[in-house]
Amino acid sequence: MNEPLTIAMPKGRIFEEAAALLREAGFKLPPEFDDSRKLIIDVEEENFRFILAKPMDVPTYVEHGVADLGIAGKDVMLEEERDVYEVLDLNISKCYLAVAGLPNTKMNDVAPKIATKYPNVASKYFREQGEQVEIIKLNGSIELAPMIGLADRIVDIVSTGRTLVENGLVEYKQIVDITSRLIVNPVSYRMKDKRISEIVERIAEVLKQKATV
Ligand SMILES: Nc1ncnc2c1ncn2[C@@H]1O[C@H](COP(=O)(O)OP(=O)(O)OP(=O)(O)O)[C@@H](O)[C@H]1O
Ligand SMILES: O=P(O)(O)OC[C@H]1O[C@H](OP(=O)(O)OP(=O)(O)O)[C@H](O)[C@@H]1O
Repeated sequence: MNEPLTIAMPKGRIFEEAAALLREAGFKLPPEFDDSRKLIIDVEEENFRFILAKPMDVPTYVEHGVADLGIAGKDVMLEEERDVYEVLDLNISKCYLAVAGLPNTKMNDVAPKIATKYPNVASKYFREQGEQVEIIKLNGSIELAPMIGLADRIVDIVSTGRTLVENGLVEYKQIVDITSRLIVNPVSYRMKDKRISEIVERIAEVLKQKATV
């Protein structure tokens, strides 16, 4: 048998939706997929190896070729700018990146501070706006930053808007819509094209059916 195809799955909130999509596409994922602390799960009958990674790290595994394929949010793709092919928009984990802050406040005139988990996306956005800002990288609970005076604005994910509302913040600008993507290592794409195309087609077929209902 060929060596297994390795697929990097993001742990966390994308995982469930991504696993459901793969099952809809006919992949036989074992129960341990849903309820285990294992980080490598082999599905021998499909000849797949799944690795369970931190969402922000998925493109790194795929770029380095230790995973042939992966699933990553567009936010992560924009932030990481890794050398991988984005082959399908999976249309799951929908949200958007936005600039938010306390209501009725202006940004500081001199070097306003922007707190974010996405320093590259935020720098690029404000540069394009012609605004000079100081980026403060945080790893979570970004909404805290303007509330306690760490930053003038945040750049963060918004989905339902509940986190902003419950913390008394407002959205100033939507930056970009986000969904999760299927990504492929460029060398794998050439060397394992038959197996990868088959996977892409199976998932694309499910997405097509979903789009028509
Ligand atoms: N509130 C949300 N609603 C829908 N999708 C979201 C939301 N927040 C993030 N996402 C998407 O899900 C992906 C993974 O988010 P998740 O919160 O699981 O991981 P994370 O941000 O790395 O969190 P942690 O650091 O807690 O592991 C993001 O890259 C984004 O594409
Ligand atoms: O618009 P909403 O539906 O409220 O979702 C948006 C929130 O979800 C994400 O946070 P997450 O739950 O991943 O927590 P963390 O980034 O603070 O760890 C994001 O960073 C927002 O805080």
